[in-house]
Amino acid sequence: MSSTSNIQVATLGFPRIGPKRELKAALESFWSGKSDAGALIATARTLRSDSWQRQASLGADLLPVGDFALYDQVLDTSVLLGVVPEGLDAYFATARGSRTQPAAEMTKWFDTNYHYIVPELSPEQNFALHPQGLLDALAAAEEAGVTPRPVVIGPVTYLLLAKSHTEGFDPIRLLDRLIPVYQQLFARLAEAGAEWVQIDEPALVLDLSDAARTAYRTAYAAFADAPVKLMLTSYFGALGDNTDLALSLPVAGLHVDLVRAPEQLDAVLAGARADLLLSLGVIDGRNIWRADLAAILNRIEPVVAARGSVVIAPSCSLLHSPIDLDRETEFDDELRSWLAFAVQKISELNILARALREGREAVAAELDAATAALDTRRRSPRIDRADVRARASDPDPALLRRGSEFAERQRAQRERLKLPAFPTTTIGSFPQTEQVRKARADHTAGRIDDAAYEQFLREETARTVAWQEKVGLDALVHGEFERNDMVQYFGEQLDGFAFTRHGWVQSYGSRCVRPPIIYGDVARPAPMTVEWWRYAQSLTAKPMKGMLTGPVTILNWSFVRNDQPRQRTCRQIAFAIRDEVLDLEAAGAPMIQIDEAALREGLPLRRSEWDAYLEWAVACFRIAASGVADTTQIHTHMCYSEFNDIIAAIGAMDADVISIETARSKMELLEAFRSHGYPAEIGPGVYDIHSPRVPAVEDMTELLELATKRLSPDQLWVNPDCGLKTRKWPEVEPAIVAMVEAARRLRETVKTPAPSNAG
Ligand SMILES: CN1c2c(nc(N)[nH]c2=O)NC[C@@H]1CNc1ccc(C(=O)N[C@@H](CCC(=O)N[C@@H](CCC(=O)N[C@@H](CCC(=O)O)C(=O)O)C(=O)O)C(=O)O)cc1
Ligand SMILES: N[C@@H](CCS)C(=O)O
Ligand SMILES: [Zn+2]
Repeated sequence: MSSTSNIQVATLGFPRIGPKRELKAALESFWSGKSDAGALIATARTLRSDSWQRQASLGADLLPVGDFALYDQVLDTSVLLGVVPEGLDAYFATARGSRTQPAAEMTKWFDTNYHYIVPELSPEQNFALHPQGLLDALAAAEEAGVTPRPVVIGPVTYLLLAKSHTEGFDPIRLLDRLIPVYQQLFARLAEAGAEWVQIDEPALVLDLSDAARTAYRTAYAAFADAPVKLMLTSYFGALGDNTDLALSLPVAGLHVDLVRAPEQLDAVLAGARADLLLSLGVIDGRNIWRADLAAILNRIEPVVAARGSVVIAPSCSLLHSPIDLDRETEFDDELRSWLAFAVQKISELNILARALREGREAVAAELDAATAALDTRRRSPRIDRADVRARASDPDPALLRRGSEFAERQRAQRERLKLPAFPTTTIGSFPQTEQVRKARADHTAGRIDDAAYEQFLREETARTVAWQEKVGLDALVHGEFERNDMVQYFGEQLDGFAFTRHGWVQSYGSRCVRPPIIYGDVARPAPMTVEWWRYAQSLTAKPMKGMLTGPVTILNWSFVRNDQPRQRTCRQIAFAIRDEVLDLEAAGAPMIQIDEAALREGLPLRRSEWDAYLEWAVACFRIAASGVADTTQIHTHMCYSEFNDIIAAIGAMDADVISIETARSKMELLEAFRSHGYPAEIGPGVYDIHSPRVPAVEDMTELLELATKRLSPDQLWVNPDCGLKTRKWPEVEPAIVAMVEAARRLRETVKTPAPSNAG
């Protein structure tokens, strides 16, 4: 390449949880009072500095500073801008709630499985810069000897992600008050030695209103004289119709996601000012496949030749990747050769950078190895299952339909189940206590044998079933004690999946998941949940729900193969779940819940792509659910259910009962069900399980009364927002007792029109 070219590697952000989830341990220890703030901060600083050193040693030139949040980077931005007071108490009270304060709303970060704390802004909101945290981080990075590039969330994305409880007030109107705070911030960062600032504006890949577009122009015009260079950073998709807007902004650099949207490179090149530094997001920050380095070079060598300097980077922050493939000692060599986690992705960027700086010959062996791995993956017999492909390729439309319409099924189910009005239930999991996790870890490590582990799980299940009966719940669950996670558990039992031992990815706060890796055609070699259901039902005469994770959720919360369309993989999973549903029914399950917690999250960021997604996602759910008789009640569950816009698709899933998250948003969501004339039964969550706060009976009756104003009382179920796995028994017990009491009071005060509902 040209000797005048300047190639730099940036990472945009790195996982902060730590290679051994050290941050999780430190946070949970602090929250439980076992250690103090000093210990937490010390652990966080060590992790942050180790992470910089590691990224630098792998070849990253520009190190992110400010991405290392203790809980969430959006919450950090709220502190930076004076929306949330400084200090750990206020920080964690906002994130998690406290005795005196409910937790702030939490929702999905774009279409990822990461959750951010939603800034809540009133029309009177004032902002004030509190840069100390960021300046301290910058000083620490300089001390660590790396080249820091502070990362901040840009003002427009911040305001677009915020919400206001004042009806009709759009937080974007606060922009004028926010601009000076960012200007002060840039000045402080420049004073502290920063040359570049990475300003994350992922909202640039969304459909933007005119107000948002104007906001971009106004804000970035005001930043034109900033004493730092701004790397305007878009990710998670194409700039699309915002390309001209983004290119018109007076910034020094622009980062584009060329993994999700490789096609946008041409338009960006065509419109980019000669002096705009392009940052090319060429390595997938959100999936774990080893990259096709030669193909990437084919694409970007001409860019370097034409423009001289570029930054190369992952498509988005590496926050969404597991940290280090080398820790997965149980993978076979072939599978390992197909993969790259965060650490390996930085090495890939380094190989690309060396090829661009010194020519491909300098890294010939590395490029050959990448190509060879790709070839073995393409040709591997282990990814191909002809029987699976044949079954899932073109399903008979009859497989997608229940035998009767909802009204008829409802009659049949009411007759069979004889539930009271406002039936009470829970979403599935009960606390995954330390003992439960320890028993599983002991079993995995061989410290206890299969029989001892199984006996332990049976006792937990039996105790939980008895407790549910005692407190008067109507539809029971077995508690999910045998499951490490609602997706991983199924991934471990399905063919075509691999799972990691250490591949943790932060989901929210200290909570992590280990997404399974779907590398091949998916099949179910044997029933997965039937024996646990059978055992749990044997303990009670009340209906026991079969409990499954749905195909779309398994897909969205896994690392999905990138060699075929997602919907094809999803359909294969749907057939596997269908077989499980039918086996549960054959075993006698009167209710089967198929969780589709991630259906909404998988919605494409652009509306123009919604219909296509919803069509195949709903079809996959229906493949999974539709094989059963009218008398078998199909439940589904969705948390973080921002689905006002997709309510028709929710209806089209044709579930008999849906439980949804509504507690934090005060039943707002039910308006969509009401106005759409949603016919089936609904359990709007009355207890926010993401907060340790125990709700009072009155909190829940208030929510239920709001619900009865929007829905017909005979449609309503009473349940928490989501599963109880993250809670502790001392929180769950009073909360569920209060919830059952709230339902009892409702039965006294509200008449249900359906006589068949009385049992
Ligand atoms: C409902 N949600 C889920 C999402 N995504 C999923 N894939 N799953 C979900 O449930 N997305 C949206 C929300 C996010 N919510 C949550 C809620 C709770 C968690 C959570 O609790 N995560 C746990 C890890 C769960 C797990 O896999 N546990 C395993 C492993 C336990 C473990 O840590 N083992 C240690 C060894 C321990 C020892 O030796 O003592 C180890 O492997 O190192 C299990 O139970 O077996 C968490 O701890 O963060 C996540 C998302
Ligand atoms: N059945 C699962 C759903 C979580 S979204 C649970 O209860 O944990
Ligand atoms: Zn849930």
